[in-house]
This record gives sequence, structure tokens and C-alpha cells, in this order.
Amino acid sequence: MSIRLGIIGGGVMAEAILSRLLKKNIYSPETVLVSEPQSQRRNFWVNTYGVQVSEDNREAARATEVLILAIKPQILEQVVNSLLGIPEKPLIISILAGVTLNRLEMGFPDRPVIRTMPNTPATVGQGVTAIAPGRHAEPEHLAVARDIFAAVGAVVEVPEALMDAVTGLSGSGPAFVALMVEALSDGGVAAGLPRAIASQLALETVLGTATLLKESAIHPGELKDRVTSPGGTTIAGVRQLEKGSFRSTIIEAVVAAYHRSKDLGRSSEK
Ligand SMILES: NC(=O)C1=CN([C@@H]2O[C@H](COP(=O)(O)OP(=O)(O)OC[C@H]3O[C@@H](n4cnc5c(N)ncnc54)[C@H](OP(=O)(O)O)[C@@H]3O)[C@@H](O)[C@H]2O)C=CC1
Ligand SMILES: O=C(O)[C@@H]1CCC=N1
Repeated sequence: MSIRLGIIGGGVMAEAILSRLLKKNIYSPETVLVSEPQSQRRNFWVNTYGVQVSEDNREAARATEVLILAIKPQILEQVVNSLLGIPEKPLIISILAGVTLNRLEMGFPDRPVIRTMPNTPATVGQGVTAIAPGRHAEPEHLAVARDIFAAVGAVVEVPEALMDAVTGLSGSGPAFVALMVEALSDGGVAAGLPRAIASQLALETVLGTATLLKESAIHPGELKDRVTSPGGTTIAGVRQLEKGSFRSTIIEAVVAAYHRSKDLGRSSEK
């Protein structure tokens, strides 16, 4: 059976995306090959998902349709070198933070390339992925990328110049939100709740608030106003958050992640 989809780097994000693609029958396991240096991880892929595996990246690059690059940006050059001269011409989809289309097209001359930034909620089909096509990507290539990432959540097409900002917000954002959930739970424990109840309340509060904002399309500030009763509990908490520069801290976190994405891109061009 020929390999339709190859994935280079069988780590966290590869699993987040591929687990969903397999579950939704967009690819069947025998048409997918994951190349991954760790034998333990290769065994995991075979035993859990039934896909083909190899320690040789060139095997994944034999894919007839799509090759997803899911390695760390810092080893891109090593991976590009390992693929020099491969005859096949699959669509190359990069999920690497910071790495520019220009760098990817230098590594894969004349190939259709699409730069993307997914996020970990892809695992449960609630991800959001930004995509930016390279010079040789035709509408049909973009459609393939859209189909892949639509299987794991929402898809937005952005100009490549916005990709580092996307990375700072939605790429890194799940970690920021997870910290918020953890901190809410800690606050509940500090106020006397048992941990299990505090964690459940924290999680459901974040999930419910996000769902309410999405479904009602009200502005977050409007929701805050609805929760804050005059002289009540919520405004007392908001006041404390403002003393701790809550919003400014989150803004700076996204901007720091954006700058780091840019730095990773610059390093990969050297
Ligand atoms: N994690 C996230 O939330 C997101 C990550 N990304 C991007 O996804 C990419 C992967 O990140 P993530 O999944 O978190 O990282 P992981 O470290 O989990 O995955 C990378 C995988 O690549 C393997 N690998 C290392 N060297 C090679 C090689 N030479 N050839 C093939 N595979 C190799 C690693 O094996 P080993 O462990 O043995 O080194 C590892 O399994 C990054 O570029 C990141 O910027 C994008 C969006 C979100
Ligand atoms: O932390 C990182 O570099 C990757 C990119 C976006 C999320 N995780």
C-alpha cells in the first residue's frame, strides 16, 4: 500500500493531529508513515494507531500526497539535509513555530509548501489552525491543508506576516489558559475547597465562559459587566486582578511568545 501521508517527528503535535485524522477516517492507518528516531515512540505509534513507522525520514517523504513536518524548529536543517534529492513531490505542510516560508522553500525548492500553526486542542477536535500558502502552493494544495486542519478544529487563512503573532496567541495560548485553570483551582483550595471539587469548578468555569462568549458573541467586557454586581464579590476579585496587572501580564505573555517565534525563525535562516 502506498504512503499517502508522511509525518516527520512523531511527538506531541503529530499525535494531536494524526489521532484525529485517523479517528475521522480521513486517512487509514496503513496509508500513513511516521518517522521518529526513538524506538519506544515508534512502538507506541504502531501499537496505539497501527500506522507504519520508520527511523528514516526519507521513508516518510515517499508520501504521495502530504508530508507534515512536525519536528522542533531547531532541527529543521538536519531534517532538510536528510531529505536532499528525494524524487517525490508531496505537498509539504510545516507546523514549525517561527520557520518562514522562505526558509522552507529554500529547503524544498520548487515544492508546494504551506506554513501552518495549529494548537493542542486539535487532539479533541477543538483546535484552531492558521495557514499561509507558499509561492508554489496552488488552490488544490490549500484545499488539502484546509481539509486536514478542518478535521481538528477551525481553520483561518492569514498572510504569512501574521504567523508569529498567531503562534504567540493560539499556538502557545493553551498553556496560558491551562495555567489559568490551575491558578483558579489553587484559589479555590486556598479558600477551603477540596482539590477535586476546585479543579472541576475551575475547568467548567473556563469551558462554560468560553462557550457562552462564543455562542452569544457578546464582548468579553460585557460579560464581565454582567457578572460584577455593584459592591459584590466579583468586582472585589477584578480589583485584585488589576492590582496584579492581570491583563497586561497576559498581553505581555502573548507578545513574548510572538518575539520568541520570530527569533526561532531568524535562527533557522542562519
Ligand atoms: N506543542 C505544541 O503545542 C505545538 C507545537 N508546534 C510545533 O510543532 C513542532 C513539534 O512540536 P512538539 O510536537 O511539541 O515537539 P515534540 O518534541 O513532542 O515532537 C518532535 C518529535 O520529533 C522527533 N525528532 C527529533 N529529531 C528528529 C529527526 N531528526 N527526525 C525525525 N524526528 C525527529 C522527536 O523525537 P525525540 O523526542 O526523540 O527527540 C519528537 O518525537 C514544533 O516545531 C513546534 O513549534 C506547533 C503548534 C503547537
Ligand atoms: O512552545 C512552542 O514553541 C510551541 C509552538 C507553539 C506551541 N508550542
